[in-house]
Amino acid sequence: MMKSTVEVSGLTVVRGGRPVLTGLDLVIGKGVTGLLGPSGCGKSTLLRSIVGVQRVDSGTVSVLGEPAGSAPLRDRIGYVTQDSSVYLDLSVTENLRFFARVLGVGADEVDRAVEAVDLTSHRDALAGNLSGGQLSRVSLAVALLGKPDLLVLDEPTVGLDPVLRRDLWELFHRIADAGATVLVSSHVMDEAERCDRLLLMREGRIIADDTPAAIKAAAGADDIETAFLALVEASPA
Ligand SMILES: Nc1ncnc2c1ncn2[C@@H]1O[C@H](COP(=O)(O)OP(=O)(O)OP(=O)(O)O)[C@@H](O)[C@H]1O
Repeated sequence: MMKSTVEVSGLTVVRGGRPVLTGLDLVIGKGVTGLLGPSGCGKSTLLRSIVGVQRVDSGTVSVLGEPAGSAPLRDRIGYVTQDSSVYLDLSVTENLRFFARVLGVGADEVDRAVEAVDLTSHRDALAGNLSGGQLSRVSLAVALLGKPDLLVLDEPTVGLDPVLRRDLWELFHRIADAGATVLVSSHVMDEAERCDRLLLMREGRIIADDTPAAIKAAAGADDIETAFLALVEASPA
């Protein structure tokens, strides 16, 4: 049985006077869950609501049995956005030591996090000299400090080449295998196959919530992109 990590009920969020999420209900359990949908459909807004940094207009979001954004969750959630918070003039280890101090996490966690993202050989390199993929892994290492139970990653593979994307997805699965719930957003449909479970989103609504295989089977499609288009055709405008 999947034990749920995130429970969202009747979530409505209005941004800039427009409804972005409208009465969303969903449950997320362990493993790697992908949140897929076109640009602007509300993925970041949903992730922000789960992390507890989004003003919510109605509905409830609970994480690990606590209200999203509440104090007990502060060090149980790792959150990586597209805006890197890494200091480019510090080395990989210096960045992690800094964030470990801010988070009140032991220095021994730094080595573990660097190892988890496979950057041990670059630990003394300046962040500013790293490749895009390596830099994403530094952000991920920061999020892994303190062993979060929930890792929320907003489009972590944007702009990366296929090999780096594959490596990162393998890493997400290793993190999930170690017991964390991993929630990853993407607007690239071909990343769908890499998820244990998929949430397909369109215009602020979840239009499918199942395993990739089940979503394809239900839509009679060979790939998720075709399934997504079939679901869009079938859903009320
Ligand atoms: N700060 C803001 N103020 C007003 N509207 C916003 C703000 N941020 C986002 N929006 C609007 O909310 C909607 C959803 O945005 P969101 O960033 O959640 O989408 P997304 O699916 O994550 O998109 P992308 O894949 O491009 O990151 C968009 O129509 C966007 O224009």
